[in-house]
Amino acid sequence: MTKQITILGTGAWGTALGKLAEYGDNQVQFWSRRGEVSLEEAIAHADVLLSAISMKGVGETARKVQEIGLPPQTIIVTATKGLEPSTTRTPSQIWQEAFPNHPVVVLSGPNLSKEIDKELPAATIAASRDMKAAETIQEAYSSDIFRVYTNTDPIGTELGGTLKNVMAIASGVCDGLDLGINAKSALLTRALIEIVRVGTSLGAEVETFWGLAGLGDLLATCNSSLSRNYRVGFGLSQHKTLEQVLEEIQSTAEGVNTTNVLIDLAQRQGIEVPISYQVYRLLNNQITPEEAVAALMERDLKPEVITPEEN
Ligand SMILES: NC(=O)C1=CN([C@@H]2O[C@H](COP(=O)(O)OP(=O)(O)OC[C@H]3O[C@@H](n4cnc5c(N)ncnc54)[C@H](O)[C@@H]3O)[C@@H](O)[C@H]2O)C=CC1
Ligand SMILES: O=C(CO)COP(=O)(O)O
Repeated sequence: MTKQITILGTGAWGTALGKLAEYGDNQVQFWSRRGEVSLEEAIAHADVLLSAISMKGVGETARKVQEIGLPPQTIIVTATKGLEPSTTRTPSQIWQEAFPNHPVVVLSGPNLSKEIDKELPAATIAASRDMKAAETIQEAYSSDIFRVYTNTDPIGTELGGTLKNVMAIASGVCDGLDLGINAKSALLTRALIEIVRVGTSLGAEVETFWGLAGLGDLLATCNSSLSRNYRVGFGLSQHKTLEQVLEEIQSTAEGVNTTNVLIDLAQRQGIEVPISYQVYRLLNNQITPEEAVAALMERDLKPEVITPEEN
């Protein structure tokens, strides 16, 4: 059945998600903070409210929508990959707290917007504690170029997409320094284990990270120069400053903010995050890319631990 999908944010991802929604035969209404349509008008008849704004705008936008109010049947979908600095909340937690009586669905997976724009095939996850809502989004968004799977772990799905951005920065450094496939394979494997360790300690289910929203998104972002986070790492490896790299990208690279929030959270909760910590030191000008690699190689020797219980 045709849905009216209102998309908040007309950046790279909001625009691509609008195209995908139209491809799936839905009616699409865009809203952006500098656009001509008011937020009231945009959400008045929304069956689905899909937020594709960058992390820094999520709290403020959720508050604005809350002041206006949502039609009772509206399903909220969040496609943002980040953590709120002041509270460390994920976007779905922000939306769910603002709208406790509405289902919230997380849409996340290996979905580089530039490939979606070219109508190349891709798959993703629609995750919610409300399976009916997740299935509604699955049906609304599925098409012959976009395959949507459901799961019941919104936090894990969201953290997979959020934490891999930190690893994509590390991966860009690895490729930029020409460290080779052995190093890259080791990095991605240990990155996934680190994501699992953080994710499970924040309430995610371990299995989610073996799927599209975890391993899938990690592989996409860590192997593509289309990823802005990867480009941040690559640029730093060439000894550009963070400011120079962000200026070149001219778009959101959530991994920078996520790294800072993650390190604060990991230090407070005593979670071991060796790769993210080196990314943090690099982003904050405390070490060079070469020193970051050396620091990881020189860590204490230990048995290989895979499952979160063993960590
Ligand atoms: N581009 C991609 O390939 C993908 C992006 N994402 C995620 O989607 C989110 C958005 O990414 P992009 O569209 O690529 O970034 P972008 O930089 O192209 O667009 C960001 C959008 O957020 C809006 N925004 C920023 N601050 C705001 C505020 N205070 N209030 C209202 N709106 C505000 C901007 O106006 C713009 O529409 C990020 O969290 C990103 O990680 C997720 C999957 C794929
Ligand atoms: O999340 C993404 C792909 O799934 C997009 O990655 P970047 O934000 O690094 O461009």
